[in-house]
This record gives sequence, C-alpha cells and structure tokens, in this order.
Amino acid sequence: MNVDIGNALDGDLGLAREDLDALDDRVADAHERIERGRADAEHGYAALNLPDTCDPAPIREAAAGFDPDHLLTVGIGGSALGAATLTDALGSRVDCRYLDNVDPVWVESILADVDLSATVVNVVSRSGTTAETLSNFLVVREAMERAGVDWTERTVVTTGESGNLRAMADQHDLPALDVPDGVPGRFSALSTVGLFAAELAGVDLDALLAGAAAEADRLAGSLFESPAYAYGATTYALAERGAVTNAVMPYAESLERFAEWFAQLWAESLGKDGGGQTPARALGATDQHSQLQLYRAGPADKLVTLVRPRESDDLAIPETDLEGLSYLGGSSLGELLDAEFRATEASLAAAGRENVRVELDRVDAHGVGELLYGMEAACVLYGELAGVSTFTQPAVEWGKKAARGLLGGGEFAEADAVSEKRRLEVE
Ligand SMILES: O=P(O)(O)OC[C@H]1O[C@H](O)[C@H](O)[C@@H](O)[C@@H]1O
Repeated sequence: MNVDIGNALDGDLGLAREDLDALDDRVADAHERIERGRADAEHGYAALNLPDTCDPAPIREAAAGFDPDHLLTVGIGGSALGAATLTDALGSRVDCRYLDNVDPVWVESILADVDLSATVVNVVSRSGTTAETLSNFLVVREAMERAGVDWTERTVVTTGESGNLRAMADQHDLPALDVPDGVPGRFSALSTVGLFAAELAGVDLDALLAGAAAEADRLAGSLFESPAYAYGATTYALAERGAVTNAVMPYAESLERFAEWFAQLWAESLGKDGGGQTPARALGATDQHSQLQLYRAGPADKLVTLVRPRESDDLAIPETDLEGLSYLGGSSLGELLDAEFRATEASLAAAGRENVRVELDRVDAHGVGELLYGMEAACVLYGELAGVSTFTQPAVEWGKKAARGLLGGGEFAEADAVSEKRRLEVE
C-alpha cells in the first residue's frame, strides 16, 4: 500500500508539515504500545498478528468437499463485510450472497433466487447471539427443509467458543471454524470470518495473507516510514483540525464494498467520547458527478481518501469521427479513469480541500491483503493517538439491548427509552 499525504498539507484546515513532524513522537509511542499489545496478543491488538497466526488449513478443510453454485453467508457487520469485501474485490467462481439484513422482502427474494440444493451456507457470528444473524439462519434452515435439502450437510458455522451457534454446531455435528481470540468482528476479515468465503470463491489465501504480512512489516516508529501509520496519523491530525468526515472514494468498482467495510472499521472503532470521523462512501468516477460538488465547495470539514490500483486491465475506446469526441478515440477507459482521478485530486487541492491518495499495485489478493491490513493498522494508530477504546462498541450494544427487550428477550432498561420517544407528527 502506498500513501501520499502531500495534498493533506497546507489546505483549508491548516495542517502543516511541522505539525506532522511534531506528531511523529506520539506516533513512535503509539507504535510501541501497539507492538506490546501484539506481543501479548491483547484483545484487539491480536488482530494485527493475523498474517502470522491465521492458519488457512482448517479453512481449506472446511471448504473442501463442497462444489456449490451459491454461497450464502449469514452474518452482519464484521461477520459479513470482510468476506463481502474480499469476494467483491477479487471475484468469485461461486455466486456469493450476503444475508446481512433482516428486511423480509429482500431475504425472501434471495431465497427464491438461489438453488438451495446447490448452496453452501456459512453462518457467521463471533458472539453466536446476534438476533439478525440467528433469525436469518432459522429462516434459511426452514427454507432448506421445505425444499427437501438437508441443511446439516450444507452448513458451516464460524463462531466463538460459546454461544447459541456453538451449541447448535455441537448438537448437529456441523463443521465449525473458530473465530480467533482477541479479534473483534470489524478486524476479522483476514481470519476464518472472512476467509471461508474467500476460499470457496477461489481466492489465493496465501497471497492475501502475504500481502497483509508485507504491510505489517512496514509498521515502524515513524509515520514517514509506514504507509499505514501515515494514513492513520494524517487522518487523526485532520480530524483534530475539524475534518469530521472522511469520504472514501475508490476508483474501482470492485472496491466499492471496501468503502463499506472501511465505514464500519472507522465508525465503530473511533466514534467515541464525542470524537471520531464520519466515514462517507463514494465511488470514482461515478460520484464525481454527484457528491464531488459538496466535497469541493461545501463546508471545509472533511477529507477525501482517493483509493486506486496502479495497474488494471484496460479497454480501448473506439475511434470516432464525431466532432468534439475525437480526443477520446484511440484512448482507453483506463486512461480516462486515471485522468478523472488526477483531475479530482487536483480540483480538491486547488480549492484547499484536503485529500489523501492510497494506492495498491493491483486489485489482486496481495494488494487487497495490504490494503485491509494497512487500514486496520491505521485505525488502531488513530485510536491510540485519540486515546479512545478502539476495540469496543458500547453504543451499538445499547441499541442491541433495546431491540432485544422489545422482542421479549429479557428485561433491559434500554428498551424503556423506546416508549419515551418524542412525537411531533405532521400528516
Ligand atoms: O459476529 P457477531 O457477534 O454476530 O457480531 C456482528 C456485529 O454485531 C455488532 O452489533 C457489533 O457492533 C459489530 O462489531 C459486529 O461485527
């Protein structure tokens, strides 16, 4: 992963090179803290050891013997987005669907769309208790029974040591993959959680983990020596100066889901104690024709992260005799995308709007391994600099308890707040 922070300097928010030089001492301290956490495999920090600790063998073993047309991953948040990011970015020989919502109309349409007798189900929940995931799984299970498919023959469970899912896997003797200790969901893409889908999809897991390992090797006690820390420190420094939004704009359709994965990573990890940075999802070049107006001319309270592969396959634009379009003929869609990327970057900079360029060599397993690991390390560094508890999500838990209380799943004070809702209806 290559990070260019030049356009983050001397813009409207006033971040100067000297500020980053001054911040670098704190980056060194934070790096030491992160390395200590990794050495002790502390909760959260253990995720940054996955390139070494993740063993693809049990994942391959769980996937062997299946040759499905469809893979239905049932999970939510960190138990779906990592896998979805990998299979979207790297392509799949299997039709991958992600049941990560409980919209009944949508769930029903997916179930109607796949051949359940040619489907593998991977039900993923670290806690084994998430209501959306377990409910969806019960629905899928019943649909399989109705279709005369033995779901126990086609289900692989990925979960923690205990919980409802673990109990079900034991009861029905289902193949089960362990979610590694100390790895929160949003940091688990490079573990059993993300890699079962990737394996079935045909992704080269060794190359993916090698890419992550290469990025891990670049972590160092200075932001000027580590692309991941350059990104984490710069986004933190800009947030301190008022960049409350971070618009992540990949220039590759295959990385659109990456922006969604990034949004959970950034929001749940850093949105604490009144601080954080709101992740916005954009796509280049498409959103140049929608959101870019705001990013260039709206409030000076954001940064734009432009992400792209340095190389990719290309498609020629045919010659044309249409006057005014001749400049396009003989060029290629790749050249056009590249020009759009650089033009957007320049247009933001010319308006004083901070932006950061993140590049990978190609959207391949190695490059995506680098990118995901790099962003996780950047996030952990930002969390250290901001002094927040990066690996918890108490605000999310609050809502989960309220919903559970409403559904009669126990007594939760949080559910009382629902009846206290203020109303001012206009009909
Ligand atoms: O894997 P699970 O335990 O089912 O959790 C799935 C998701 O649910 C929660 O609401 C958390 O906020 C997420 O961080 C987590 O990834």
